[in-house]
Order: sequence, then structure tokens, then C-alpha cells
Amino acid sequence: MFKKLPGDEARNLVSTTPDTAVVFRPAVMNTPVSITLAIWLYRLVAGLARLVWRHPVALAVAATPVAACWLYGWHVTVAAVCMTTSALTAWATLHRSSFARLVGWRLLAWWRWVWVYRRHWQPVMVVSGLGRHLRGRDYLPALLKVRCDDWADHVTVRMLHGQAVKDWTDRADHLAHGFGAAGCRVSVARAGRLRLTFPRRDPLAVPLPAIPIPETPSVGPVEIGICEDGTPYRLKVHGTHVLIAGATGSGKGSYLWSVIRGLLPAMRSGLVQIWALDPKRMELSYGRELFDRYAADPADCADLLEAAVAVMQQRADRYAGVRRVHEPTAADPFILVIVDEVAFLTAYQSDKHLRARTIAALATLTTQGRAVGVGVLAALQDPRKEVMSIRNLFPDKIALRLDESEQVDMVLGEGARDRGALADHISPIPERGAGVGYVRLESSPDPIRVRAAYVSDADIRAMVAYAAGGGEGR
Ligand SMILES: Nc1ncnc2c1ncn2[C@@H]1O[C@H](COP(=O)(O)OP(=O)(O)OP(=O)(O)O)[C@@H](O)[C@H]1O
Repeated sequence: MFKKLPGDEARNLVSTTPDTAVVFRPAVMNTPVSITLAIWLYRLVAGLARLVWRHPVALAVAATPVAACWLYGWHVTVAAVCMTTSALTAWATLHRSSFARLVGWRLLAWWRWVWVYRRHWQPVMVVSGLGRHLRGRDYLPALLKVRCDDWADHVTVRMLHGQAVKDWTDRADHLAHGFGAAGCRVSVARAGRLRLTFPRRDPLAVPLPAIPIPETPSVGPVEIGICEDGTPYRLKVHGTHVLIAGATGSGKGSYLWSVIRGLLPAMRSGLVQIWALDPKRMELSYGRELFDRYAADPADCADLLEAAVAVMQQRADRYAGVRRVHEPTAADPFILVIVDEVAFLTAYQSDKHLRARTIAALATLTTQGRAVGVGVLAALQDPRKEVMSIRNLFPDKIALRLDESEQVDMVLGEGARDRGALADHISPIPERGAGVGYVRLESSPDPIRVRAAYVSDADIRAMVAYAAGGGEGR
């Protein structure tokens, strides 16, 4: 049995004929030395150009002392290095942010590129199955760029031809552990290129105190917390409907109260009215004086929702053919209907008639209220369809800590968990995890991690005093 096979395949051959050796003759092509040298030279020049382009700061730091030593001798170089180090230390101390932006993060990115990603790239790619070993050659996705900021490494990679984003999202765990990070989030940079985000620390691990009440009246977006990258998290409430889903103790209350807090100046100037539905009687009742209308009893809740529908329809009649968007005014304020634990009304309510009235009113509001200035902000513990059949009528959803991984996609939409919305991994310890959630912003399909500020009982009392016209609220 004679067979000519390339590379590694020979070792897998088994002869079925006794006493017959397997013969393997690799095809050898002699490459002229000049071509080999030209290829090496090309690779060297291209590699150097890439190095200069990607890591100018790190390269300057390494190359300048060598050049100075060569040109001026080591005495001058040591003196220059000492002076430069002192100047950089002074810069870093006096203006940390500009130093970090222009020098610090670039140096760190270079170091992480060399020490973490380049060093482990091949084994991690092969073991995780993202690289391929074919006919004796490794085909690896390309590591293109590493960028660092104060909380994460952002690694840009070029996928192998034929790979899909799902191949990577399925292996996020392998990548995180392979590169020694707590997690890995995968997002598309552009066709064929992905951005992998490896957090180095958790900027949301510490509770955030209540955001100061804004100075000017506004209907939003309301600043209610921070995003993982340290930027303010602003939630749009006017012109949309928001559903917040999270297990018990996940901090839904901090979202409701932070929104109310951010709208206080507008409430005081009559541009916003808040209608509160509090079937649990434990959350919103604490600041009852803040609300233009309040209901706790299921029958009263249904009446209140129907009253909101009536306002909505009356506005729609007036606006028809005249305008298409709502501008909040004292005569036509933005009405935000806040419902704490909406499942009490839509699923756990034993009176079928009341349940049907509530669901119908909520469905009408969420399908038609947006354009006429009636919004719904609802919180619920269990996002299953049986519990909240109209959850898809809410354009914006927030997933706080959830009990099961399947619930993440129920809230944020298909594939959200694969793209890194690990709401089922949020810590159940209130200091670490309450108020932490995942949202999808309009600007990107990728979920981002946010934390709402914690509005304490004292803050709510101060808000009541502020709304009554006294005090600064804080
Ligand atoms: N944003 C936050 N930051 C830090 N701690 C918070 C935050 N929000 C809530 N907590 C803490 O977590 C506890 C539970 O919060 P909260 O009652 O708002 O949760 P919940 O989701 O509304 O729970 P339930 O559905 O049972 O009412 C609070 O008593 C508070 O100590």
C-alpha cells in the first residue's frame, strides 16, 4: 500500500497489509536563496513598520535611551533618563488624566500586548478551537490591536475567513480564562473584525450615592447612574417605555427613584407628572407626596391606568393632523406612569376581570402613549411571557440580576447573553450587585453594564421637601 500524503497525515496511516511498510515521500521544492532572503526582508520591514505604527510610545521609550547612549555616551543618557523620569512623574502627579491618556494607557497596552495577549495567543486560540491546525500549519485569527483604559483591555482581532461572531461569543469563557480576565465581551468592530473587552477591574463594584438633583427642568434623558466605562448613564423616559426586570433585591427600586429624582425640577415646574402604581405598597409609598396620582389597591390601579388611557386618547384627538411629537408644557405635561412589580397586576391578580382591564390598559399605553407624552416605567421580578405577556411592547428594557441565564434573552432580546449580558452572574450581595444591570443603548446593539445610584430613605425625604418647594433636595 503506497500513498503520498502531506505533513502530519503520515503518522495516522495504518497499513492493512502485513509486512508492508507505509512509504511517505514528502514533495520537496527548492526555493532559490534570493527569494527566501527577499521574503525575510519583506517580513522584517513590514513587522518593523507595524511595530512603529502600533506602539509608537513604547518604542520611543525603548529606543531613545539606546540611541542616546550610542550618540552621547552613558553618562549623558543616565542623566537624561533621570530627568525625563522626574518630569513624567511630575506630569503624572499634577495632571493624571492627560498623562494616562497620552502615555500611561499606551504603555500599559503595549505591555499587555506583549506579555498577555501575544504570549498566550497561539495556545488560547488553538485550545479554545478558534484557531485551526490543518495540514501541519496553524491558522490563527490575527491579533490586531490592544487598547487599554482605566477598567479594561480592548483587543481588536481579525477573524479567520469563514468564522462567525457566534463562534467567538460561544468561547467567551475560554478567552476570559485563557487571558486571565474575569470576563470577556465580544462585539463587532466591523466586517470580519471583533473587539474583545477584557475587564481588569470592576468600576461598578462600589455603590453610587444618589445623583444630585438637576438644576434645570428636563424630561430627560435622566442621569441615573454610571456606565462601566465611567461615563454617566442617562435613561430616556420621554418618548419611550421602559421595563426593568430583576430578581428580588436586585435594586429595581434604585432605578425608579433615580428617575423620579432626575425629573424633580421638571415636576416642580409642571412639565412632568408622575402617576404611581404600588401594588406591593413597599416601594413607592415612601415618597407618596411626590406623585400626582397614586394607587395601591388593584382596582384603583386599573382605574388609574384607564385614566391615563383616557388622557392619552384625548391628546391623540387633539394632536391628530396637527403635530406628531409631544412637547411637554404645563398644559400638556409628560405623564410618566410608574408601576412597581407589574406582575402583581398582570399575572398574580386573582380577579380575572381586573387583570384583563389592567393588561388592556397597559397594552394601549405602551402601544400608543409614546407620541402623545404618556410613558410607562415598569419593574418586575419574573420576565417570563406567562407573567408579562406584553413585555415586548416596551421598547427599552433593563436586565438586573436574574436567576436563570435564559431570562437574559427574554429581557434584552435574542443573543444578548452571548454578547456578554451576564445578568445571571451579577452578585447577589447588595453592596456589589444591587442596581447593576445590562442595557442596550440606541447607539449600539451590544449590551453595556451600568449601575444605578442608590437613593436612600433620607434622599427620598429630601426629595419630598424639594418638591414641596423648600430646600435644595441635597
Ligand atoms: N443602586 C444600588 N446600589 C447599592 N445598593 C442598592 C442599590 N439599590 C438597592 N440597593 C440595596 O439593595 C437592597 C434591595 O434593593 P431594592 O429593594 O431596590 O430591590 P428590588 O429589586 O426592588 O427588590 P424587590 O423586588 O424585592 O422589591 C436595598 O435595601 C439596598 O440596600
